Amino acid sequence: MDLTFNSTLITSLIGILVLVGYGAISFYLYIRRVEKVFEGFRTPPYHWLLGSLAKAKLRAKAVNRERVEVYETMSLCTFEIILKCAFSCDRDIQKSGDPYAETVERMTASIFYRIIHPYLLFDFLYRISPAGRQFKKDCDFVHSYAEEIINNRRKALDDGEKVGGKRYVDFLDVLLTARDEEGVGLSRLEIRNEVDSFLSAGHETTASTALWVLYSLAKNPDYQLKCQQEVDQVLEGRDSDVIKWSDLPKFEFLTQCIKEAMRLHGPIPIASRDVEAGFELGGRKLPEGTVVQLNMVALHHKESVWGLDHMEFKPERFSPENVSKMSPFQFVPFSAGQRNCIGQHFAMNEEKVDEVW
Ligand code: HEM
Repeated sequence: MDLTFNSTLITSLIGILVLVGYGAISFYLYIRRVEKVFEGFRTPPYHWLLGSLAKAKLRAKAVNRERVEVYETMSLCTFEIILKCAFSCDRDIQKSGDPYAETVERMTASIFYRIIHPYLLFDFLYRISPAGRQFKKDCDFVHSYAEEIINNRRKALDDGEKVGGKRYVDFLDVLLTARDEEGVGLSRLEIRNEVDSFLSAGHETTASTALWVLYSLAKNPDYQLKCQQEVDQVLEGRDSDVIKWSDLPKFEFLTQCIKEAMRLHGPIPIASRDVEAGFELGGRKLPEGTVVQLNMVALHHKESVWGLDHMEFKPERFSPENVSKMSPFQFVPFSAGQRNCIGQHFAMNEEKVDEVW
């Protein structure tokens, strides 16, 4: 009797050990596989040092029909644009480089790194891990970068520079001079948080979109030609090929291409919302405190919404005629509702230009 009991116990223990071992090895192999995917992200090379020749380099690569990684080039470009437009900050980033864009890229990768290493979800372990310490260092750098921009402007205003005097009134002016009904302005931290959001939300997204538009047009030379013809038509008869602000709405087909590239490769795949007051959705109860993830990338690829050719690049989907038949929530790369993207019109215009004068 005892012997049977012991052998059953031993067999069960061995079974459990085998299962746990199998689970641990599978989990380890899975993590290694996922890590491989993110390998390139974790230590992005310091390519920004090469920024000065970005355009010339892209052209040279195109002539030689070589493959080229466009992201770093676009990221420096869009970062320079947001600094100039939102903060009137003139920095020749494409020429001399800047560590900010790269730090944000590393921080984004670090978030995914943490997600795929479940033990790092414990704050204590994350804080003492090399990844957590690097993240903290990067956060401090990003904050100090924003503070420097704010301090420089404050100083300029204290020294007598008038808001909207020589410069246009920009986003930072609005933040620094905003007052509520009681005359109270935003705190230092509130201003820094807004500057942080604009700096990070306003350049990676636009860089990523621009590179997918370039990719999509490169894969579809007929559409590329059509875009070129549209630009040529707008510039016809002019001495200069500088695109003016008033030209931008004329690029209708280019806008359709940008939207189609965003449908297929939107830079923000999901958005999250906390349910503050419970409600019912499609027969399901969503209690207060639920976190709802809006899967925009799935919606934009859904066959039942976009048809059998849903994975093909077809800018005509966004022709005025087709758009008039679409649901307002069918295409939401900038999210929707009260907290949708504040920079969406700026972004759509930015996608059509590569310099700001
Ligand atoms: C193609 C480019 C862009 C895309 C696809 C994009 C997408 C988005 C999305 C999906 C959200 C909502 C996130 C959520 O619902 O949780 C958002 C929020 C936001 N975006 Fe953009 N964005 C782009 C460009 C920009 C630019 C250029 C700026 C700044 C000039 C900007 C500033 C912001 C800010 C400040 C928020 C937060 C708004 C809030 O919470 O009320 N974005 N963006």
